[in-house]
Amino acid sequence: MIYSVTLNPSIDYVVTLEHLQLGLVNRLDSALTLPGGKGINVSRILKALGQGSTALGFMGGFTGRFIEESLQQLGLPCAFTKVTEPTRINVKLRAESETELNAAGPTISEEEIAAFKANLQQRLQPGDVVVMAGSLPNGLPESFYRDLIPLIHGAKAEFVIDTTGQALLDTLEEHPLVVKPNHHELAALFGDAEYTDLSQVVAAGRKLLKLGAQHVLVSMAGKGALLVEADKAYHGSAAPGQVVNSVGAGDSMLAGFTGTLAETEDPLEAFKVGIACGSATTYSKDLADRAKIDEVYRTITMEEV
Ligand SMILES: Nc1ncnc2c1ncn2[C@@H]1O[C@H](COP(=O)(O)OP(=O)(O)O)[C@@H](O)[C@H]1O
Ligand SMILES: O=P(O)(O)OC[C@H]1O[C@](O)(COP(=O)(O)O)[C@@H](O)[C@@H]1O
Repeated sequence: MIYSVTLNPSIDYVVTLEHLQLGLVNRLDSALTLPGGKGINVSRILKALGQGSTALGFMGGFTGRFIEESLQQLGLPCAFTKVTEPTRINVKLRAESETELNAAGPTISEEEIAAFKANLQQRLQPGDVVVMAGSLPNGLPESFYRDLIPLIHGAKAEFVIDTTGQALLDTLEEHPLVVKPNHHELAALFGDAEYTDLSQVVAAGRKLLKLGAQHVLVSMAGKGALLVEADKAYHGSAAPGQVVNSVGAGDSMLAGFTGTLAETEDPLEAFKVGIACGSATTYSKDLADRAKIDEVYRTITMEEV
């Protein structure tokens, strides 16, 4: 079983307008209200791929109820830990450029943290994969993901992590199955300026392998993605399409890669499906559906770099 962990889920309020004028009243062309948060997005894409998963994390208030109802309608199993404060709303502005306003989220109490850990512990079985993704809400220490690893390994399960900075570095010696920074996050991780060349991205990706990651994917938005292995590296991308909404593209890629790797143990095939999911979401209003993923999959090109 794959478990997605979204400690700080969100309603994603995706609004579209032609020109954003700061300091004035703006009228929207369209508005979409979606269940969001990185782990939840991973579970939704796994579902589209026909793979089961259960979504875990913290959920509270009217916003949390909306997310849970939406996931129920999608037939997505979830077992969230209830919290007193409401789950956040993140605003995704699509105008001349994409702007994201991500809220800090609720404050989680000690009791709620204990309830979450107990829930995870009693579910995990050997061979399970726990995908931990996204920011931490208030009340959780920076080390929270790192602190969950003994619990996961104690159950003979593995973990995948999508977070940034020191919180990511701190987990590497515990051998995450997959890490997927984007190229900006990767450069920041090592205190480097933006990478201008693929060889720099590959070199930084190899550092993550050396530090302990089992599989390293680096996403580069419209420039595709890299799969970095100890002695080889591959660049892959989908045929260009109309970019509709790139929110969740990274989560989609992580879901496609992790789900396919768990099923086939073939990193190259997993990479191809990951790219298909990422780009298919970018070419869709909401996260991609199976038809779009299959269509984009057929356009993928990969080369060794
Ligand atoms: N504009 C785009 N056109 C085509 N594919 C895209 C585009 N943006 C993202 N993707 C695909 O989705 C993947 C993840 O997107 P990216 O924006 O890099 O992740 P993140 O959201 O984590 O920053 C990319 O590696 C790429 O394969
Ligand atoms: O937990 P964070 O880092 O604030 O991110 C949460 C946001 O990221 C998303 O999961 C989208 O992530 P990606 O675009 O990186 O795939 C949104 O659904 C959500 O609003």
